[in-house]
Amino acid sequence: MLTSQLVPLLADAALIAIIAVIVVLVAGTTGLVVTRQRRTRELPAPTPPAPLDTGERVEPKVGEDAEEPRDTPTRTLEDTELPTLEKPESAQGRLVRLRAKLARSQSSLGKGLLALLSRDKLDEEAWEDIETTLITADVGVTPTQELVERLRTRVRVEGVSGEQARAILREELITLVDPTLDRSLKVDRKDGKPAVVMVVGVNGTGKTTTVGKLARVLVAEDKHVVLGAADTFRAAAADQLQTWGERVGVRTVRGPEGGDPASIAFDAVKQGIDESADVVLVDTAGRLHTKIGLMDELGKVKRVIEKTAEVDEVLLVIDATTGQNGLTQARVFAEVINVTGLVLTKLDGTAKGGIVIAVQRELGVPVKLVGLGEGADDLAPFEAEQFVDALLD
Ligand SMILES: Nc1nc2c(ncn2[C@@H]2O[C@H](COP(=O)(O)OP(=O)(O)OP(=O)(O)O)[C@@H](O)[C@H]2O)c(=O)[nH]1
Repeated sequence: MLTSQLVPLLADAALIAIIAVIVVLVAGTTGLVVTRQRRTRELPAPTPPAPLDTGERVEPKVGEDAEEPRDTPTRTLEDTELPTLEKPESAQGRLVRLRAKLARSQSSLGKGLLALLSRDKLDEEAWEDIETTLITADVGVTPTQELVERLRTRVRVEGVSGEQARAILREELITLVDPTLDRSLKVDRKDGKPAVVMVVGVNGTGKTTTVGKLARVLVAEDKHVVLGAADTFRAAAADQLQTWGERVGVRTVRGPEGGDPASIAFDAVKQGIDESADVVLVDTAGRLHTKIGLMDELGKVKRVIEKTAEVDEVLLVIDATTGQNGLTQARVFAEVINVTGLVLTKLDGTAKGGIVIAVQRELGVPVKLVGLGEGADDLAPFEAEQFVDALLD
């Protein structure tokens, strides 16, 4: 009886004990987990190791760690720009285009003369008007008087109709511009050395631009050109020249700002010799403070070049828009250095094309090149007949 009452009691006690053990175990485990979780949260965040200065490339971040995307697309092989050299315009193409440009700028001179000559009655007043038109176009007093005299004689002897007037005027203008002058540029190698061309003139006339444009003319003729930036007076001149050169793959020899122009000219010619170039073009500074200063500088540059090679051309650049003032300045240059050719720039900016006649007469040197705009290929060889035809177009 006792046994039968005791057994269920014992069974209950055992069950309670088992439950108690389970509760303690579960509570213990939970506590452990919570503690561990708490500990884990309390651990300081791992700091990324500082990049070692080993010279190795730091890897870019990826995934959610990636940085903000860049606005600009990543450069690919396709859009990587390689320096492409420009192909300068050929002599033929340039002459046709520039003749039209010249005709546009000078049409008032040609048309004015033709209108006057085609008058029914060529009286004294008409001849005076012709004279005024020529002088206004900077032809110069003496050449104007000569031209008017010849025209008067021919009109009297031959009589004139509209077409004849044009033919007579054309012939007389060509005679005045003088097609017999040698206008070729000496730009060929000689005695195993490059030709050397010095470009001189007052600042602002367009020397640096002319050197750059001339380099293009020569490159279009397959010549190997080296440029010498001996204009160390104007800080930006060397950069300007180098940019011109780079566009057509031509090397520019330059020195420190304010450096000695003669030593740069010397280095440029030496470089030209080393590279077996056809021609070295030397840009110079055009300071016209005093005649003595100018003579000293240009004379020194020329003398120093001549230690290694002959100077084949000295081109004097004249701004056509400066008229008589430009002529006076040109005279000073011609007195200090032996000028072999003239470059008339900015003819596009003036209707006074007569300056071609005046400047040749004045200096006894042929115009060899004309500048007809700021465009890279706006420089053309000068030809008497083409010039006159453009005037009368
Ligand atoms: N319209 C026109 N502008 C020209 C021509 N030639 C040169 N120029 C402009 O004239 C300005 C002066 O040219 P530069 O070549 O810097 O003159 P620079 O003689 O070298 O001047 P410095 O270096 O100061 O001695 C520039 O703005 C040229 O673009 C031309 O034929 N027509």
